[in-house]
Amino acid sequence: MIVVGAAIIADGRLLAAQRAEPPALAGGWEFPGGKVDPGESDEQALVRECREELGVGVVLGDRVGGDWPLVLGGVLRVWTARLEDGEPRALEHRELRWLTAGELHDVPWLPGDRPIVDLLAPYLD
Ligand SMILES: Nc1nc2c([nH]c(=O)n2[C@H]2C[C@H](O)[C@@H](COP(=O)(O)OP(=O)(O)OP(=O)(O)O)O2)c(=O)[nH]1
Repeated sequence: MIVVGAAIIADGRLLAAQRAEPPALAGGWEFPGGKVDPGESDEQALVRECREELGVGVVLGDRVGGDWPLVLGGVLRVWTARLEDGEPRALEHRELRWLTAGELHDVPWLPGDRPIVDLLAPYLD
């Protein structure tokens, strides 16, 4: 399983999204995204998920690290992204927050996401 996530950055802040489900993950914070469907590229999946989950268009930037292993199997692949159209809305998440560099660890990220978040600080200067 390949899961893709978007580190959306605007005005020096990172968008964090709080999961609403399933119960085991609800309340944890993550990068918007989801599973890559058959026949879809990673990048296509990520643009689609951002539209579905946030109602926005994004332009992808740098890949952040490589394949990040997920606890339940599979890998997470993350890209930086900027907004192309729309303002993010929590269409599937419980809540959204824009985090400055100093606030990056103010939310309880899903455990696997923490090392990825650390790599994003230089993008927020
Ligand atoms: N989207 C996302 N998922 C993450 C992150 N970190 C992390 O461990 N995960 C895990 C949580 C889930 O087990 C899995 C993603 O599944 P998902 O339920 O979001 O995928 P999806 O949107 O395609 O959902 P569905 O088709 O199952 O409804 O990856 C992250 O930063 N973003």
